[in-house]
Amino acid sequence: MSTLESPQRSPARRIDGKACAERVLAEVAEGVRQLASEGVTPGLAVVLVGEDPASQVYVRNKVRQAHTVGIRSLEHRFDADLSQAELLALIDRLNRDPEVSGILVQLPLPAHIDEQAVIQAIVPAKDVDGFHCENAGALWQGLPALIPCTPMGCMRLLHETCGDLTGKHAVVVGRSNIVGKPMAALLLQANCTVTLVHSRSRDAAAICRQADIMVAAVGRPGMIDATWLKPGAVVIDVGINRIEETHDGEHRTRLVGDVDHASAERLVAALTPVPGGVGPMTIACLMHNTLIAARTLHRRAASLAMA
Ligand SMILES: NC(=O)C1=CN([C@@H]2O[C@H](COP(=O)(O)OP(=O)(O)OC[C@H]3O[C@@H](n4cnc5c(N)ncnc54)[C@H](OP(=O)(O)O)[C@@H]3O)[C@@H](O)[C@H]2O)C=CC1
Ligand SMILES: Nc1nc(=O)c2c([nH]1)NC[C@@H]1CN(c3ccc(C(=O)N[C@@H](CCC(=O)O)C(=O)O)cc3)C=[N+]21
Ligand SMILES: [Mg+2]
Repeated sequence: MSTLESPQRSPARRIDGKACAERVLAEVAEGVRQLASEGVTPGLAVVLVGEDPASQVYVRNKVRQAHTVGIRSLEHRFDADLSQAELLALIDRLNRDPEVSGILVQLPLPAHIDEQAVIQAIVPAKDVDGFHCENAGALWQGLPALIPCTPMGCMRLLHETCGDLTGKHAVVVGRSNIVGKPMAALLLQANCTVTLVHSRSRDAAAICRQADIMVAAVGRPGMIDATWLKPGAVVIDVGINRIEETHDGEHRTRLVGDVDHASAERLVAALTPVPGGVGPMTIACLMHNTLIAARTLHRRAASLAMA
């Protein structure tokens, strides 16, 4: 085939999130061993309200991963009719429990519970999701903070793929408090020029075609195809969408991202797969945050004891 008529780009590098997550987990395990020598075991409390099957899978994965790196982890599971007052009472207990270094309340919560009220009730030092206003504000001001796990994982993948990000135009599609906004803050801190695209943006595809770095966090299967991408871009697909499919007469569900991989692959330089991309990094970074929280709480208690 003529290379002039059909410029054959080499297929995109597949960014291996699973392998990178293993490296992060190995670092965390080493940190946990060091802390153990000071007599401290990090503890992670995971709170799940309701029966959402996907949430159950994630929560189980989180608890299992915690144990593999030496973090003590306890799952607190409730029926969907748990009251907000009961949930806040649990948070209060976990806030005071010296064995608990990190608290994660799985989102979304049932509609009768005010998610913000619950998130803001978590003591910021144990907010391993980095969703509390104090951590979110500290992140934007460049102060020490617990950083949301998914954006942290994306940054690690970007640094391993691109090295220095200075001067690159990064476009983030999605502006949620848990992915899009903190992602933008981290990219800005890494000296990118940052654009946030959302459902009210005009000419979203044209803006995205200018991106050296594209982070897709929308929740729409395959929305971002080759017509949204610049040749040679580095693409991080945060989307986790479960789609129903009939294949050879067999009905099943499949996990896909927000990027249309079949069309993007021939155009871009590197791309994270779904599954096996950002998902495993999110869990690894949660373990990292739990270690950091345990260490910070321990040092704080030790310096109070000295005073
Ligand atoms: N891999 C992982 O570890 C994680 C994956 N996820 C996945 O990432 C995706 C995003 O999650 P999350 O941020 O919580 O989702 P939200 O639903 O909270 O936010 C989605 C964002 O996408 C924007 N959006 C929706 N439609 C369009 C459109 N047509 N064009 C441009 N922007 C649009 C919305 O805009 P607006 O604000 O205007 O409504 C919103 O800002 C989901 O698939 C989720 O499952 C989430 C967390 C972790
Ligand atoms: N308080 C809170 N914190 C969160 O961090 C949080 C949350 N609530 N609610 C839901 C979203 C989603 N999320 C994922 C984590 C791991 C995978 C993951 O490990 N995915 C695997 C596949 C898992 C599978 O097969 O289903 C992968 O992409 O390879 C996916 C999604 C965390 N979230
Ligand atoms: Mg809700």
